Amino acid sequence: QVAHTKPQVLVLIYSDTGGTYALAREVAAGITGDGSVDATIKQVKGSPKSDLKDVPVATVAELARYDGIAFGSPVYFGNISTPMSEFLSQTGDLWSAHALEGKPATVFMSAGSGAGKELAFQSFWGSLAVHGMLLMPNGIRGVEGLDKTVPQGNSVLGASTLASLKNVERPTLGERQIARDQGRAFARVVSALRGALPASSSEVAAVTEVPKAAITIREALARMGLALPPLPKPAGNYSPFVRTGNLVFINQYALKDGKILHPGKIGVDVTDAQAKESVQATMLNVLSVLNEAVGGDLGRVKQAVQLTGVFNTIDTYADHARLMNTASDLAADLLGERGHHARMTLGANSVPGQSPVEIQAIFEVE
Ligand SMILES: Cc1cc2nc3c(=O)[nH]c(=O)nc-3n(C[C@H](O)[C@H](O)[C@H](O)COP(=O)(O)O)c2cc1C
Repeated sequence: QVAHTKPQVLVLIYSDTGGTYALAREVAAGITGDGSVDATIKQVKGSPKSDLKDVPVATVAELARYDGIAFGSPVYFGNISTPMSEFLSQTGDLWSAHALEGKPATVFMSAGSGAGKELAFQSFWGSLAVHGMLLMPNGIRGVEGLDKTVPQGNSVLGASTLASLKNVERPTLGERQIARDQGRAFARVVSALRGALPASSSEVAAVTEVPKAAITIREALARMGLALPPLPKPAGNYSPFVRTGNLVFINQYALKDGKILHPGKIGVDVTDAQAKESVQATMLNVLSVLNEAVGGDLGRVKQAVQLTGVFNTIDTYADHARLMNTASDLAADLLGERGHHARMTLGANSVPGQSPVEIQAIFEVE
């Protein structure tokens, strides 16, 4: 994984009728205006609407990778819109991993009449404060340039538009300008704070290039927005790992919170998305055992040597390699160059406990 040279900002939106998206484009243009910061607009869920259908959908985990996040949502009943709220309610793992703590955030919103819009901003700020994010308000930035003859959506907490007041085109020129100014100011905050923040996951690889980097497996995963699961207990007369010489041998399956995650046959009882989740859970179990083998010290892991993925599939299944990439990507994200490994995948008629996947891993350690 290559570390980005420019700070990366995610402009994360929900938009139904396009008002928030119109503001997002202005915010993104403000962020990228002087060329020193990159901005990517993503949505919290896919939309079939023509202007939104090509806007990519963000995953919860990727939030941890950015140097700052600008959040945009419609106002729904003086609050955050339901889809944005639902997305935020899935960020529990990021929260317990402290993954967004100290990261700059800013908020913009599209309102109809503007009823309750400051309440909605406050509610948004409240959720982001619980994550420990550093919130950037607008104050009265840019208000001098507003046309005072029409109602304007600006708020001291962030840019806004009054989408249902159609006496003029919305967002108005002034509302757009304030959104752009907000983006420009946010880029400066993100740039200034970048070095002062915990490394984003894109930088974890670089950090971990240094042998014996003083970072634990738990911390490195937390920076990627992932929690290290508890050490899985053996289900029979064997050890969770054996070390011989400098090699550690580990075998795990998709046990999560004491039971198999998505038991069954891939493509029959288990969907593609569920299978990927199971691979992720299995690889996290592998890392939990590895953590035990190296006393938690990521610097002692010299190389991921080999991963073998056994998948619970029907005879004609052929997509093992793509599923296994979830495990391989995790190894590469965690260990950088040292995460590149040899690999084998195969299908099996049955796997213990109906786990959709079992992974064998061999690591070289100090
Ligand atoms: C369920 C619902 C509740 C809403 N509540 C409010 C509200 O409390 N105050 C307001 O000004 N607009 C409200 N609106 C209007 C939206 O905020 C407005 O249409 C906004 O521009 C939509 O943004 P979008 O174009 O990005 O989807 C509501 C809309 C919906 C669908």
